[in-house]
Amino acid sequence: MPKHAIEANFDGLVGPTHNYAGLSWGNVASKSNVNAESNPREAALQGLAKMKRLADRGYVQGVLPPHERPHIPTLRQLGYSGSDAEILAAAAKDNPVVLAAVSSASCMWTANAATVSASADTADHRVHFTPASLNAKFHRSIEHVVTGRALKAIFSDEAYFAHHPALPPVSQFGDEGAANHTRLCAAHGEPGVELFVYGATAFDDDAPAPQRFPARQTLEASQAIARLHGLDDRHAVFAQQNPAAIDAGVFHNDVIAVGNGNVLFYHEQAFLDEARVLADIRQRLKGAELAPVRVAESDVPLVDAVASYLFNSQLLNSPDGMLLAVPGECREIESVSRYLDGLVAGDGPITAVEVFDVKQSMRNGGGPACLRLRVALRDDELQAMHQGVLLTDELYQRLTTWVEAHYRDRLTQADLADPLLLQECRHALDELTGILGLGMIYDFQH
Ligand SMILES: N=C(N)NCCC[C@H](NC(=O)CCC(=O)O)C(=O)O
Repeated sequence: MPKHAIEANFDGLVGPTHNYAGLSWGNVASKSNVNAESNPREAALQGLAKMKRLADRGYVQGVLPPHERPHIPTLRQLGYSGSDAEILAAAAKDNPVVLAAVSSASCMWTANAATVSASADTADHRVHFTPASLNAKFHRSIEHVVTGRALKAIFSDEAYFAHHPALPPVSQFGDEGAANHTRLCAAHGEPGVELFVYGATAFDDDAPAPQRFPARQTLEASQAIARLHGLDDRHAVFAQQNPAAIDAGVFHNDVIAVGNGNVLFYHEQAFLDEARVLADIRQRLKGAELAPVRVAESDVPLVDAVASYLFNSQLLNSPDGMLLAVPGECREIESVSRYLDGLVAGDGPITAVEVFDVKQSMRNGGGPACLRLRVALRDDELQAMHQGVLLTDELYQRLTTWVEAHYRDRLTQADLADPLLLQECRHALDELTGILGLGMIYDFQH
């Protein structure tokens, strides 16, 4: 069996309804930018520019499509009836927050699309996918159906790929996908250790938990995913996130830690029991020594880590070490910028830093790492997946033209009730499924 593998990154293409609705309690940026005017076109182009730059450097880059928004079937489920325009008008009048929720372009943050386990780790040696239930937030809880369809359309060959439905839709099984999951390994094709980070234990009232903000991921959910994916104790580590960090605005683990290969880059306040996390990984990691890159509070205060999204960076193999792809905000905060200069000047595993402008997404709490879903793929698995979503120069050009043709450059909360916006979205997405060759994955296409 061929062992060579790469890590493919699947970025969420930002949808035409990208807006700032303040929907995510516990996510500082989302709350502080509520009602700001958004620019969906710029958001989508910023995302595409990030994908293109990484693809140009030789990284395998894929695209996941946005979802149909506003989602009329959800409004019907909530009792609204009549024509689409009547439904939008009624919801805007008596429930603008619900209208905003069903209009959110939040599926762009594909780190929350699913948890993916590499075939080198799973019992049946297939790549396993479980869409995240995301039930901590209503606007995100409606994503998993279409996410599941898209993933099945892209990774359809059952000889290589296994798909599971999302976990039960209750908070005890709250699951936020890959944002709380990192894989450590000697090389992408080698057996690795999958680190599941959870915020609380659902069925133990006495276990430590944050006091202010919600813990979105539970231990029980993480354990269920590991079982479904066929990860035994040699391949899975469960670690609790520091509740104080959640209360400081770290709503997902990928806001305070990121791993790649044998490197774990994290803030000293990331885990409840740091020594244990490192020991558990070390005990299981084969063929490589764990290389922790620990950032001290005295170098980067937690509040600066949250404001800059330093840890929401992509950590990628590069010819001479590892590249950290950081959001532009990291150069605007002095402690972080100074830390990054020292990091690359030192002799650690992270040898380069590159800045990416994803400001439109950042204002909703989504950095470079939120925008991508990682899938480790052996060469034969990469061949077996649907090729139409892999970014080439041609696809980049087509998607850029598509965005420029269909997206507005300003959107306010009031615009969400505009029936024309719904029509524009459906028209754009119908064309997109053709461009990406995905088949009919949207409700409006049935
Ligand atoms: N860290 C990772 N992996 N993902 C970031 C997700 C950001 C997203 N923001 C939002 O959903 C805000 C939407 C609004 O307020 O309009 C969330 O909180 O779930």
